[in-house]
Amino acid sequence: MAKTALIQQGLLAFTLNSPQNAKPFDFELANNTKVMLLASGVLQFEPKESTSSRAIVLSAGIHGNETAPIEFLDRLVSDIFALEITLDQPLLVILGNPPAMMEAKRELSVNLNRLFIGKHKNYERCYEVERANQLETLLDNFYQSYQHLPAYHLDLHTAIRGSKHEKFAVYPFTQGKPWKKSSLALLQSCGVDCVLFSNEPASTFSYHSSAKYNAVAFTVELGKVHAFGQNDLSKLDQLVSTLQQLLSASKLNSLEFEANKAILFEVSDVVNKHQEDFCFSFNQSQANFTEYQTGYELAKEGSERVVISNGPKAIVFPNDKVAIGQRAVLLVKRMTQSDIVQAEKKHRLI
Ligand SMILES: O=C(O)CCC(=O)N[C@@H](CCC(=O)O)C(=O)O
Ligand SMILES: [Zn+2]
Repeated sequence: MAKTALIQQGLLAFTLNSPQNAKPFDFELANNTKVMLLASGVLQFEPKESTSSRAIVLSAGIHGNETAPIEFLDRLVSDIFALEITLDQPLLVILGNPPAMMEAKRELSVNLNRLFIGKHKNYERCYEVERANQLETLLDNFYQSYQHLPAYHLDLHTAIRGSKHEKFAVYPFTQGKPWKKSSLALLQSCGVDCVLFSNEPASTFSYHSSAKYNAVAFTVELGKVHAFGQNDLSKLDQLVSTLQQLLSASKLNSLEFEANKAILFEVSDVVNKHQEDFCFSFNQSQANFTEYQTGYELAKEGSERVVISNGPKAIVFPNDKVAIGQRAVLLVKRMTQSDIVQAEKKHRLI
């Protein structure tokens, strides 16, 4: 029976047995929580008592080879099945790209995390295009059925290379709305002190939730990519305890933003690749947040040069192998403590 197989195997193994076109089914746990398998790798939980105060989405493996967050969500789901985690809030769990997980690849044909807010409509049909369409529909249905509740979405990833700040989050572009200290406090409680404030719209999963549903939504980077079974999940203990609070407590009052611990960056430049010969001047194994000074020639493409201005600036997610038209690197500028105070004074950070 599908229910027994799901509970015994766990979400990850069950999903990988049928990475596409799983048949939907539902059942109830002993504590009356309703569990619904909506599609391969997509599980919705509905607690019986309707004292909910937020609707939560947790996703991982939007890039298939990002195994630590996938294993983390797999364990979280097993703990919910075993009634070890109390669930008082509706929850949607998404394992994003199961066929790419099977091949230990970041993508099969295109980068799934560039296809949201409807961008998949501009691409030729392939697995990721269909999956983006399906995930948008399931996410939209979930948020719409809980539209009276504040929405939360943590899209969990791991980075290709090492990083001077092991865990960090991308705060989606807010379209002029202030950044929230309560959101930064939530991240700090998860063990994520380093945050990048985006400077423009994107077609990522977290931006979709933020822009369309005003969700407290982030892309969260939890360390470096490793193979399945090679991750030290004890590094995510703070994330576990904060998620337990998010999934159960009605109020999150205990979370406080600690400005002196925060490592905040503003994205100053999004450098896109326009030509096949785009290449960086530095070695791509450079850690995320490596800084370069004004005047440094970062990359070249045809006869054009990308040179650092108003430095120093740090690099994040450099990748010259991306498809033409996509982001090759983010340049970020560290906010000083006095920048943070100014942002508070000007109500950019509230
Ligand atoms: O390590 C890398 O170069 C990529 C890690 C990754 O997948 N990052 C996300 C960030 C999404 C965002 O900007 O919100 C991505 O590139 O999709
Ligand atoms: Zn990723």
